[in-house]
Amino acid sequence: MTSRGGQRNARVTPDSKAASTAQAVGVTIAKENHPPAQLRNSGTNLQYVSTPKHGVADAKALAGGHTGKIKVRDGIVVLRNFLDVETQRWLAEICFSMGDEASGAQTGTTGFYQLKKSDKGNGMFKLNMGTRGRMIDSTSSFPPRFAELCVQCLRAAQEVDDTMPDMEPNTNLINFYKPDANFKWHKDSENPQLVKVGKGKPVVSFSIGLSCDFGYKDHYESEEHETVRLDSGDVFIFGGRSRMIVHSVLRVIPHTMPGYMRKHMREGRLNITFREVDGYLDPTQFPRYRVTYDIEDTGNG
Ligand SMILES: O=C(O)CCC(=O)C(=O)O
Ligand SMILES: [Fe+2]
Repeated sequence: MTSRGGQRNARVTPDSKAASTAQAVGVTIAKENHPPAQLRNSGTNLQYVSTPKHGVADAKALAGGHTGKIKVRDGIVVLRNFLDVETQRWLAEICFSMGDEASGAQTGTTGFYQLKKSDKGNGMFKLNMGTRGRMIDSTSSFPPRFAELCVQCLRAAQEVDDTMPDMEPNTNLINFYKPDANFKWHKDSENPQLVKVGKGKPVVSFSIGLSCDFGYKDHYESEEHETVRLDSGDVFIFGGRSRMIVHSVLRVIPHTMPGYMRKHMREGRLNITFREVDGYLDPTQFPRYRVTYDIEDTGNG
């Protein structure tokens, strides 16, 4: 398959062009009239709803002056403010340039959007997962710096968590959430067998734009969960014994766009995840390839 990364790289456009592309697919670019951005949380921003055995110590470890590489427990690391401003802007630019394509048989491409059922040839599009747009493609379809950033984050995570397994990303899944959107409880279950023996290759997940509350727990049936606030520039990594956590984006929090991103992305939250999916991935399957989920409630899965 032709590397779309190359073509797409060439198509990275300034905001004005992005705006006109967005209009062409029937979406609105956020107006620049938001309240002042909420500054990054300082100090403890892992909020433990429950106090699991590892919770208290980790919450303390977060208190002011921490390096920003936080081991939450074996197999879960949060890298606070790890992606610098230029990197966040660049990632957003590429993702929106790629994501402005509509997914589906009608267009033969993938992106955050799909044609509305009611479309009568007017090109009316909506986010393909309701309040969230999802785009999946092979890592090699993106500029090589995507994979390099992923590996850099993984190495940083391994510095603080020696149980974190290695991985080489081959699949990028990008979510674009509207403000207030959520993503229901689910597991990313590409290879449960490997997870059982503690070899779960990590998922590396970047947050850009609006903040969110990310929840996780070990079992669907648990009534308690932990909540991690993820802000723009944070990276959340889960692998090894934590690879099969049940997790959810509980809520994307409106009005938390950092000032430096306002003119660089549409109002919402961009989440870029990297995975190594085991086995041979037939590139000709793209864009039809889908990561499989165990979804408890398929409402917004
Ligand atoms: O948006 C996020 O932080 C998580 C996304 C997610 O869980 C997924 O795509 O499987
Ligand atoms: Fe997930």
